[in-house]
Amino acid sequence: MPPAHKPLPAHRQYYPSILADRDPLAAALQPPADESPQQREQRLKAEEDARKRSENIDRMLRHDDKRNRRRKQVKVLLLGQSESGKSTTLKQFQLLHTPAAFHKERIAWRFVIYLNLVRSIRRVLEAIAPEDNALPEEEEFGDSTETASIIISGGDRPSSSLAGSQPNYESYRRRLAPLMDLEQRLIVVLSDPEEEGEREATHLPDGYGSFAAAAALTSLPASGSAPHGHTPGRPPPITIPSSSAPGASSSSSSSSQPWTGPTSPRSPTSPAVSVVSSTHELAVRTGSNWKKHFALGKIQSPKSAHSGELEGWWEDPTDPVHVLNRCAPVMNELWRDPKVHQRLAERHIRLEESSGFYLDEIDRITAKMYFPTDDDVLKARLKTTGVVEHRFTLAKNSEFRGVEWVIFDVGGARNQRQAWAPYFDDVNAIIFLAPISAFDQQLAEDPRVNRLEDSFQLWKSVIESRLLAHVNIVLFLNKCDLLKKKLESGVRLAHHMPSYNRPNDYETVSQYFRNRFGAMHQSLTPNKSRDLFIHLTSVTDTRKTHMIISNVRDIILTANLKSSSLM
Ligand SMILES: Nc1nc2c(ncn2[C@@H]2O[C@H](COP(=O)(O)OP(=O)(O)OP(=O)(O)O)[C@@H](O)[C@H]2O)c(=O)[nH]1
Ligand SMILES: [Mg+2]
Repeated sequence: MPPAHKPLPAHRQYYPSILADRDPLAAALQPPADESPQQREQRLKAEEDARKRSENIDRMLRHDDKRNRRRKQVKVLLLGQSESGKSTTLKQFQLLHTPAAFHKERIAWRFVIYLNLVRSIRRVLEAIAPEDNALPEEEEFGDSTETASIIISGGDRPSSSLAGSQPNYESYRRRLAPLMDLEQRLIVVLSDPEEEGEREATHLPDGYGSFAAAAALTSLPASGSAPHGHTPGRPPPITIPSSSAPGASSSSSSSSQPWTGPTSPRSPTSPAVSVVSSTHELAVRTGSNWKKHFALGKIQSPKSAHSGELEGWWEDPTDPVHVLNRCAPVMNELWRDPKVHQRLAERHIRLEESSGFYLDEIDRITAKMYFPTDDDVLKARLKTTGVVEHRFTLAKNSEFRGVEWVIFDVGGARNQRQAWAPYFDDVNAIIFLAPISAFDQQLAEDPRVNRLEDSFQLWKSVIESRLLAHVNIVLFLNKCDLLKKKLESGVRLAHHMPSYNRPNDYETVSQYFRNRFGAMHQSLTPNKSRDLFIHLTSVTDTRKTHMIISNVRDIILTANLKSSSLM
């Protein structure tokens, strides 16, 4: 009979009897029945050490596993100034890799497209408004947004010379007034009622409703506030940072602010700066579920059994399509009026280059059963604020099957750029977009700065960065379609870039830009072995863009995955 105080056999403390009975390994590992207290203590210590070693190994395995998973993920950052085409490039990636999701979302863009159209109409009205007809702010149609889309390449507004050939502004204004109410309604519709703090997914903050802002756009700041050499009334000249002198600063101090830090506050006393602000543009907030909300919540019409998409909105008498549809004849009349075009030409305003340009397709867009096409969605303009993330996994038939591709689309406006830096740490590649058609345009955030100049400065910051020295870089010289049209219409690059003394045709100019951006990289990068991939792009052109992004994607994946021998 065993003594009453005999402790439970040690192995019972570690192996459930059922396991010890059935599992030969467990049975073999049982301590001897006659184990002494000293032996037991040693054994327990050995077991404790083994447990710690095992936990360490587990931790290392988990870490390796994480690292492996990380390696199979490629992160790409889209960078570039506002309106350079980043979100459009992201949409092209979505269209190429997740077409079903892209198509499902098309309907959600309908209101954005309507809003883009209404704003284009408003810009035409603003452009044809006689100077002495300018109304007080509250009676007007709002500020002129998307300033960067309006090209003002010289001079003041024409005045008496147009007498007799003026378009009938008052008549157009009166007949198109319902559109201006609609604009407000669309903004409300696109706002997100679920997010109380910031109610608007799209917004026209300070200055909205100010026609004076539009007037201010055509009158640049007084010479005292302009960079040297800048003639008021004309976009500032472009200065390319010298590729032979790394670190040389630009002649335009206003565009050389650091890109990794917060935007320097601008002087509140500068009227041109405070009035002409990027915040006047239609924007979408990161994380806003406006698409979902719009698609599911705003339309009460029945779902089409056939397509599964929402249809039948035209049966709702409050749907914006009705106002648009009724105003379509007047919109067409306005856009086809030769006097209007004369006026736009005299003011050097090329609306056809504007973001979200739909004026040539008024009938189609305002049709009651209008359903946005892929191209419509690609053209739709919604400014990005914050950072938008999109993921897709490469298909089974791809050489890189299973690899997750993560793209970050950032806001490119100056007050958005401080959000870029946190993404530099573990990004594998950057696609940098520089809209080279913008050589005669001003930055919306600061009309003293030429847009191409701003792109050069941003580009310089990216390629010089030591933090990004080992990141693959792809450069899209974008908006080539617009560059071609602009040069063909007689706009001269030399007029805006005095150092340019070559022919003004598209081939020569685009090649020149390619060389300049390339030379800057070659001389300024801290990583001389880095290959730079440059593409002349028009990212709204789906066929060509898909070819380019497939190619770019494979280059980036090869560089990042094959080298890590995980594929
Ligand atoms: N014609 C033409 N339009 C373009 C091209 N690329 C972009 N766009 C248009 O330009 C506008 C601005 O493009 P976005 O992609 O929204 O610009 P972004 O860089 O995302 O701008 P932010 O969000 O403000 O940083 C959109 O209406 C696009 O459809 C192009 O190559 N050609
Ligand atoms: Mg964007």
